[in-house]
Amino acid sequence: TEYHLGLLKAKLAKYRAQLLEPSKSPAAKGEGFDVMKSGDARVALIGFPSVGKSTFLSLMTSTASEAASYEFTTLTCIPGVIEYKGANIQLLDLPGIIEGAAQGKGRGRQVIAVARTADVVIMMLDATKGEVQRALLEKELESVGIRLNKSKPNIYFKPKKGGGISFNSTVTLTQCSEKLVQLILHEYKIFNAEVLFREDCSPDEFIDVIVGNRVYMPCLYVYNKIDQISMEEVDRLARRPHSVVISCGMKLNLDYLLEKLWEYLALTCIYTKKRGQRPDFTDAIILRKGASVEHVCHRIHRSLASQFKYALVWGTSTKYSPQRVGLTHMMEHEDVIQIVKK
Ligand SMILES: Nc1nc2c(ncn2[C@@H]2O[C@H](COP(=O)(O)OP(=O)(O)OP(=O)(O)O)[C@@H](O)[C@H]2O)c(=O)[nH]1
Ligand SMILES: [K+]
Ligand SMILES: [Mg+2]
Repeated sequence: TEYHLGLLKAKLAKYRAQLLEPSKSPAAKGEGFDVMKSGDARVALIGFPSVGKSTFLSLMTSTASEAASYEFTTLTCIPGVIEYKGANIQLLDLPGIIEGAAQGKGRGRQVIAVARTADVVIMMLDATKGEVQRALLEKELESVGIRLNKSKPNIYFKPKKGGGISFNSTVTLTQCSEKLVQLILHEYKIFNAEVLFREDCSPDEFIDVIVGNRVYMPCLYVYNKIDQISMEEVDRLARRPHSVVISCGMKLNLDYLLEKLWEYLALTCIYTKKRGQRPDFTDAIILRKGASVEHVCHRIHRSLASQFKYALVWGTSTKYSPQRVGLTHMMEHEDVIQIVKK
């Protein structure tokens, strides 16, 4: 049955991909409300109608988004900016989505297309409505390849021209076996490949690796309207993983939500320093994770990278402090950099 189940999962994933295919046709281009990316990071507000998404945007940013007691008040994507710790975080208010969104119900497809482009998703939930909404929305996002609060499975996978399937693992596998991996690969008409499990992954995770095109995204579950429920209930929700409880109506716990959001964004702050001077800790350069010295140069000045000779870096990204580095050196949070021009 284990093999049977794995195989069915592979089949299901394949058919689902085919089902969603038409959305990628040229006719459907322009989906996703076309809001310009701006600022240092992007956060999308996803949730059922009338959970308080627009109320939240109007509260946290200088943008006003119409809020009302009837469902589907918001019909398009409305961007605002949260200024926090020197960063500009773009917050996107979106229409409410319902079950079946991924199949194009309501504006679900466009909303989900925007969610894919975000750095963090805030899934806003009505604290008075129980847990059904959360599970339904998770399913919708899952079905279009968005993986919430999960990291990319640590599996090396490389299709080959010949030589059959070579299978190896560096850890004990409890959910997949060589035979199952082979069956799944055959289902995808892959007969030659190198597979190395570096983690005890499930068949679903393995399928994600074969299919590719998955988005691994941090998600905060935000329970709004806690002014309407009991303290016991608030306490229970607040203890759920990745969850924050708030009330937009009574402005409760919004500071804590910002702190959490900042943590989930995991942005990299870099401080610059001029020769012979102390670093400027008041004005950080804010970058996404995985930024290099070159990214820092571009942020300071358009032409700086072309005049770049070397840089001195102090911080956790280097072995010595300071260390002389080139353009490709990867920066880490709170590094200090001094750039030397030609
Ligand atoms: N009691 C209470 N009501 C709230 C709270 N936040 C928002 N509301 C109310 O909930 C209703 C819906 O708010 P909206 O901000 O329009 O919700 P939305 O999620 O943007 O809704 P759609 O755009 O229709 O998807 C409004 O009547 C708000 O006043 C809250 O914290 N507590
Ligand atoms: K509403
Ligand atoms: Mg709204």
